[in-house]
Amino acid sequence: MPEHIPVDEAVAIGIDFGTLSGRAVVVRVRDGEELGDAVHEYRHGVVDRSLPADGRLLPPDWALQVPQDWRDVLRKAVPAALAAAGVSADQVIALGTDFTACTVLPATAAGAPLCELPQYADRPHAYPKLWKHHAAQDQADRINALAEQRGEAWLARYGGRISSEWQYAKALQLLEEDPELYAAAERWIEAADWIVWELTGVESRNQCTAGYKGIHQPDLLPGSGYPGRDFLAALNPGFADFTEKIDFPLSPLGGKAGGLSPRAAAWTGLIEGIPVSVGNVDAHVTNAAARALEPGHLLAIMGTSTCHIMNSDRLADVPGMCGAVRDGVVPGLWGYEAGQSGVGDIFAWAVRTALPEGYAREAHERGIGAHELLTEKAQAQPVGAHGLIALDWHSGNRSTLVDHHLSGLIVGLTLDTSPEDVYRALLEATAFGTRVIVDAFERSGVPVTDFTVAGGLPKNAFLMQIYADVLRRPVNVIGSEQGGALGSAIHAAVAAGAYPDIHSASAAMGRIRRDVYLPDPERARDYDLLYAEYRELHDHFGRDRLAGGSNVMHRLRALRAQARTAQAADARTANARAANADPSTPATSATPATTDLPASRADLDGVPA
Ligand SMILES: Nc1ncnc2c1ncn2[C@@H]1O[C@H](COP(=O)(O)OP(=O)(O)O)[C@@H](O)[C@H]1O
Ligand SMILES: O=C(CO)[C@@H](O)[C@@H](O)COP(=O)(O)O
Repeated sequence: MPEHIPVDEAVAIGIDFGTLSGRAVVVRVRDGEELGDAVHEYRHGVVDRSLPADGRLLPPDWALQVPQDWRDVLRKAVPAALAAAGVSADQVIALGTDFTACTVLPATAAGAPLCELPQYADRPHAYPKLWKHHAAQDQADRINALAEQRGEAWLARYGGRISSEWQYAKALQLLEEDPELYAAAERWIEAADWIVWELTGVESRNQCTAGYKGIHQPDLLPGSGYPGRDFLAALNPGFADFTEKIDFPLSPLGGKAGGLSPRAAAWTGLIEGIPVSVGNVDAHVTNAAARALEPGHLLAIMGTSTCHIMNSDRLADVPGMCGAVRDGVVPGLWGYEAGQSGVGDIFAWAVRTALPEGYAREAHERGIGAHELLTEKAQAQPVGAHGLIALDWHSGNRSTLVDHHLSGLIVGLTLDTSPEDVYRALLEATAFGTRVIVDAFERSGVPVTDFTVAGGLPKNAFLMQIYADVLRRPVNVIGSEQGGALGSAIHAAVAAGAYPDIHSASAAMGRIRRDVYLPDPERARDYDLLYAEYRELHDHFGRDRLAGGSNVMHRLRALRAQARTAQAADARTANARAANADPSTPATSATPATTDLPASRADLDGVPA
């Protein structure tokens, strides 16, 4: 830590790059006090309908982002946070970042995103693929099938299936749908590492994304630590050298990646050369902020999606986990990740699609949000009174089924069912989904001793009480509303040498409120009954296809893909006809061309029942 800054005045900045916005927080290094913050919403948000460059439609399940939106967070949110905190740039001892993951982009060897090269701006595959880009399920299925067939030991570290969200599936999709761009991509890099490269001018790779999203398991995979050339070639001969695009020395979490470059100093208003910590993931970095680093302490970071992150001193193969990675959260322990791809997203869907006009008016008149109104109405009823069970798979299932071609379900609808009944059933479904994950850990011999929540959703007290009742456990709550950014600031403080390690920095700067929600025995008993019903539906639609269950969700998705492909082809034909009839008519985005990308093979072929 620089000696010229009095200990009470030293601050670190943490920047949390989320799904829709980036948030910078100025944190006092001595005690973690958050002095000021600022948010910058991404101009393009999630690019999931049409490409910004030319308005062409994207196929279903695509989700892209625009790197300039991330730079804008540095330019706008950092100076605004400093101003809000009332501190000067020379008090800032270090900067740390965290990112959604696996959010991954093709880049040149100099770090330029391919989508920023004019010749590639109209190519969807040139853009960063956001974590919730789910169009590489076909590739994920093939990676899993081959790994299983070859008995690859690493597969069990990923719960027996890697997700279509991860680096390999997304890269294989790039190769197979746009081979020219694949060849042009000298780097396939997580946004978590790319932003650090932008900040420092120094290329680095962090151990967290390499392990969880990049299948880096050095004790199982000799050499680079990544799956070997023969495995990659068996997936697709053109994929044989993929490792060259990702293999780079890994840096430990809490380490210094480099000093702030002159360019980034100009963007942020900070002083050139201050340490920038190694990249990290929004979920994993939060454990330090919540003082949830000890073995068995599971942190659920609940927002658009939920990530479950837990350290353990034990290594076990937990079915359906996202990954177990040595040093993946803090050096010296096994870090486990599990998750639910849709949580807040599902509640948002209910608000978007099932809020009657009268409810919207009431919320407006009372000056409260739709979530608050639906929650208030939903909590008046006893457990089970709505007669519903929902499956929380609107964005697929990341753990424990690892299948993004599953979809949501609500059973028990009648003419009496109200919007708040549906809303409550969806809240409960996400709690049941978390219970499946906690049960999987415990059954595999990885004990869960503490359960803590962080993220945007703990503000919903009723939802938190449902979690306590469904899990039959006390729920602790992080003592910060910006756990990711605080966690990043903690890592920055370690990188600056203010603390010897992440544990001590977390103890001094992190915050947790213990036992905020306690399970109610009666409600817990009633929820056990509903959970049993949830498990039956879960297994029927998600697990037991070969044992009498139903594959209907996959078949519906295949039909959807066929219908949309036909619709897009019709639009293309109509557009071409209009252009031929009147050559002065440009091919407009009123009837935009879709990409020529095929829907996934599984979609087009359909899946046997
Ligand atoms: N009171 C509420 N109850 C339940 N869900 C909510 C509430 N308010 C917002 N949400 C949901 O929370 C999600 C945003 O969570 P947040 O943690 O702020 O974002 P992110 O995950 O992108 O960092 C949205 O999907 C929104 O639908
Ligand atoms: O998957 C991970 C981390 O592994 C998350 O980045 C991803 O779920 C996005 O998180 P948010 O819901 O945007 O907070």
